[in-house]
Amino acid sequence: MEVGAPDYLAGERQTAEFDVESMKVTWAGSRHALEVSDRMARLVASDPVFRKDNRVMLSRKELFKNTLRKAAHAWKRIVELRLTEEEASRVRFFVDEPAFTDLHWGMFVPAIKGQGTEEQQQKWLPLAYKMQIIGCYAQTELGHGSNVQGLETTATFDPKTDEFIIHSPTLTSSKWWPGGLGKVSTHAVAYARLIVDGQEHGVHGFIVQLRSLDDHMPLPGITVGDIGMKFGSGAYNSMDNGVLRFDNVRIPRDQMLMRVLQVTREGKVIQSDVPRQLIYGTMVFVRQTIVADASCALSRAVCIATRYSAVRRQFGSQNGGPETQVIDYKTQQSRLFPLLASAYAFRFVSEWLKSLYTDVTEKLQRGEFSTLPEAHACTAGLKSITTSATADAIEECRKLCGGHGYLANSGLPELFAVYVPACTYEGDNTVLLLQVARFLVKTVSQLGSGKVPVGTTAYMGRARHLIQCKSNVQSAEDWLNPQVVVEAFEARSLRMSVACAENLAKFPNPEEGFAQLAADLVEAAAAHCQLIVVTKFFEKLQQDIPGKGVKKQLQILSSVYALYILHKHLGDFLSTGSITPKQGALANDQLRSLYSKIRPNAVALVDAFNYTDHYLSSVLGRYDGNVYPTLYEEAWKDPLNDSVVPDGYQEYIRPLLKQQIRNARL
Ligand SMILES: CCCCCCCCCCCCCCCCCCCCCCC/C=C/C(=O)SCCNC(=O)CCNC(=O)[C@H](O)C(C)(C)COP(=O)(O)OP(=O)(O)OC[C@H]1O[C@@H](n2cnc3c(N)ncnc32)[C@H](O)[C@@H]1OP(=O)(O)O
Ligand SMILES: Cc1cc2nc3c(=O)[nH]c(=O)nc-3n(C[C@H](O)[C@H](O)[C@H](O)COP(=O)(O)OP(=O)(O)OC[C@H]3O[C@@H](n4cnc5c(N)ncnc54)[C@H](O)[C@@H]3O)c2cc1C
Repeated sequence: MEVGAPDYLAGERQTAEFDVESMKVTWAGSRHALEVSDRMARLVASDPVFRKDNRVMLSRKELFKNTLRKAAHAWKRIVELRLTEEEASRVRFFVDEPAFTDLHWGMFVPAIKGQGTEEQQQKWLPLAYKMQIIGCYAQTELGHGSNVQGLETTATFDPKTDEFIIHSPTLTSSKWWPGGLGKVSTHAVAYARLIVDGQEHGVHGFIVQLRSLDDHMPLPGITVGDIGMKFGSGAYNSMDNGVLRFDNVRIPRDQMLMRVLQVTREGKVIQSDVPRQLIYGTMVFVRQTIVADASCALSRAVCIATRYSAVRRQFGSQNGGPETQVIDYKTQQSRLFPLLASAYAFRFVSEWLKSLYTDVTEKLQRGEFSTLPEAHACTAGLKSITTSATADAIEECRKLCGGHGYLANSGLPELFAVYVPACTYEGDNTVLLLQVARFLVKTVSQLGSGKVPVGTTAYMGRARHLIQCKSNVQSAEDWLNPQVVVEAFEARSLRMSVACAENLAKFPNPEEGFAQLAADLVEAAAAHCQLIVVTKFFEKLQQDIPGKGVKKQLQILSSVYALYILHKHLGDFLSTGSITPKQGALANDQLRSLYSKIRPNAVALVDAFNYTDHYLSSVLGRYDGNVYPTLYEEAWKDPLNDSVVPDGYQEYIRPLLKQQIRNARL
């Protein structure tokens, strides 16, 4: 906020019962992370190249060129200022524009790191790190996305020349969607079915050069372009999602990523001791980052809706006094505060997921693969539930802002448009929950075998207790006890998984059973993932959390998150007998009382996200709450207001107004 500028939300900030600066540290993860984030936010906000308020007005070509300019400028600044990886990734965050660089750094580099041999990494990574080559992740095809094993592109080994021939045999085998592919990437990690000596060996990644490093023209045999405009204005259209066809393109044998499987000069296929699933490793990495992104997108929408709800007034004026702030309506609170709590919940579960991922990666390096299934289930499941909830929440925040939420300059329409594909990319959310369900059913089926479930399924080891336990909640207060809440969530989750396993056992063919029961399985998987989020939030509170009142606020938010989920899925809790209808009603009573506790802290709780006005790019979410004058000024800046009488008046409006009215009744 400018020094000396009026703060229309000052009153709201004064009622906060906790130290906002300390909460900022907790949200950022550490004092160091906050400092870096703050510095990078200012660096980006103060640089005119990173202006983004005009984005939705630009044509596709202008938008795309501007994104190229921003990416080049960002890279120049990163090199000039010798920014660390952490600082560079914060620059990307605050620049806030999807670009080819996301796929280069987020998928191309990790694919080589995860699936390449030592020699391959030594050859390709230095080039990629200096951006002397730009890469994308070309997996999905026109006819095949979710089903990776169904990809059609082929990579046939030619022992005569020691090359692979990469080919797109059908229209549906055209690569379709990869970001950065359409207009920018010089290289791709392309996924194709490996064929050696007429035998198929599954899908693998191949480094393929697509464009000349001299004039950017596609190399022989490569047809490549952009797939066209996507949902919304601005938004994801800054990205060149592409189409790519290979016509018998030859690449050297050593460009197949060979950590999982090697093809020798003689055409021998050697399976290493690394599991085949590691070929999917890049997706696991990105799914984990997407959970963190969910908390960012959600907190951003909630910040806008909360500040605006405190500014906006409707009805309730007494004796000519001001009307009621809409944030004081219980309905507004019951729609908004669970989303605020969810933002914090997703933040902490993403912290935990990152540590799980780091731990599993270290184990993989040491040749320990036992934790891979859990890492896959957790990343897939949490990616699914957090992105679905966030996409819904952004739309809810738009509605919470009434009519003004529909204006582009509220920031919410573009945020929604840019965010919703997260429910689809990196694995369709339903398909991913089905993966979790497989993992759960397998865990349940092994319960009698003496195999002790560990990690996030450890609670299933107490199946005997959880299948018959009764919640002892007797008052609304009891719902503030994390153990009571967790047990209800565990009972619900276990009982849903066990019911699915029992129903599956009735089918002679397990795959047929899985297909028939898919909708129930998805619900059981979601219940398990919600339990993880609730548990990790409570576990966070076991840590030392410094700062006056910070822990207290987080306790309130953790209870709100858990009880909101319980209320929303009350049917599950009741039908599994995990709680009684009376206990469900008590949970709702507690939730109402928690909303009243959040109310005086709401604006401060969103201030703790520490978002600059540049990042929020929302008139409604301005830090100073000066909404109306800004909305008014902004309206006049619209190109339609460049002239008082619009273009087209002479051709289309005037003739209408001057027409002879022949029908007397009109
Ligand atoms: C202008 C800006 C300027 C800024 C400039 C700044 C520059 C510098 C910046 C630097 C900072 C960088 C910042 C980086 C940002 C990063 C962000 C990244 C952004 C990403 C954007 C997203 C783009 C989208 C990409 C994509 O979508 S890629 C394609 C994704 N596709 C999918 O997800 C497909 C989904 N399908 C599948 O995964 C599989 O098909 C399946 C799992 C559904 C089924 O597979 P399959 O048929 O093989 O398997 P089964 O079901 O039979 O299972 C067999 C067993 O395997 C296990 N399994 C399955 N998957 C996995 C796995 N992944 N890991 C481990 N195990 C797995 C199953 O569980 C089965 O096991 P079982 O046999 O024991 O039962
Ligand atoms: C913005 C964006 C960026 C992308 N970037 C990339 C990229 O960089 N690289 C890349 O390779 N790909 C990329 N993709 C592709 C993305 O990974 C796929 O779109 C995604 O994996 C979903 O696959 P699909 O499109 O085939 O959906 P489909 O699988 O065709 O889904 C259609 C519907 O069928 C349902 N369905 C499918 N299978 C099942 C099943 N077994 N059981 C029940 N229901 C099912 C789904 O739930 C969905 O409702 C991107 C996509 C988008 C939208």
